[in-house]
Amino acid sequence: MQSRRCRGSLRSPAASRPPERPNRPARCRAGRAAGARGPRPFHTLFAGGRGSWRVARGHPRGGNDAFRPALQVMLVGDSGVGKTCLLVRFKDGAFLAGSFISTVGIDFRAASLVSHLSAPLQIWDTAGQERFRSVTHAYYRDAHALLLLYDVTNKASFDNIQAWLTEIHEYAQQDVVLMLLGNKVDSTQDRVVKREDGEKLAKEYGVPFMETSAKSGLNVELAFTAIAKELKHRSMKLPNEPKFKLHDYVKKEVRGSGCCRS
Ligand SMILES: Nc1nc2c(ncn2[C@@H]2O[C@H](COP(=O)(O)OP(=O)(O)OP(=O)(O)O)[C@@H](O)[C@H]2O)c(=O)[nH]1
Ligand SMILES: [Mg+2]
Repeated sequence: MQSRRCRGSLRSPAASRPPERPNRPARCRAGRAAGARGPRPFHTLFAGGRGSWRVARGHPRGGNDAFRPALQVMLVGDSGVGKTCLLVRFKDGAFLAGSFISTVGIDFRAASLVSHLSAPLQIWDTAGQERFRSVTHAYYRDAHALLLLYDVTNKASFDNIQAWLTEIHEYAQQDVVLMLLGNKVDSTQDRVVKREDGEKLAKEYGVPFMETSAKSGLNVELAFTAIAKELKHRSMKLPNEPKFKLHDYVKKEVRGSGCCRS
């Protein structure tokens, strides 16, 4: 954190990327180069089978459970949609109002333990500005989950979601967990993107969706918890446990909170 508003830092991917995960699956791009054409259907992002990874149990040298590779989550979306604020809200429980300081490059913000998860979450806050896109691309492949944000008060950020999804198809792993978030719902006066529009788009692409507010904290914890639960269930692969369904969980929890009916 470099300033009051947690400014990001431009780092070389090689220098700042965490160590490679063991048994990291083949990159999506490699798979696509082998014959796939055009965007793949988004439901395959949740297949969880092909190339799925596992959280190592115990220390690789046979020790106890102290060592667990981190689960990497990336925040992506246009500049100004509230990625940094969402992360600060999740991590510190605060909304730092003030002048907007755009993230530069990519910033590693938190190695946070989600209570439901026995592995740490590493959260990468990316710059939404176009000029940093190549930096972001270098990190996609290591992400286990992506939170894709738009701003409900900014139509262009919503219209750009399709372009973000195309980019995710191109650079992220095939089974990456993805969730769409419509942020800034506290700004009811300025809202230009209806909740139904967000729901429709998410349904079209088969991704879970919720509206959030980094300012009020609405659904922020839920978004990260849902992602963490999905990653945990994938990694544990417990045959006797019922399969975790991220879509259903999100729907149930959002409905339960009674938060998002406008
Ligand atoms: N009302 C309201 N404002 C928000 C919310 N989240 C962020 N903002 C404001 O939106 C502006 C941009 O927020 P950031 O979190 O810095 O945006 P970002 O997506 O990280 O932007 P880049 O780093 O450029 O990619 C700031 O002025 C925030 O105060 C929210 O939930 N509600
Ligand atoms: Mg930012």
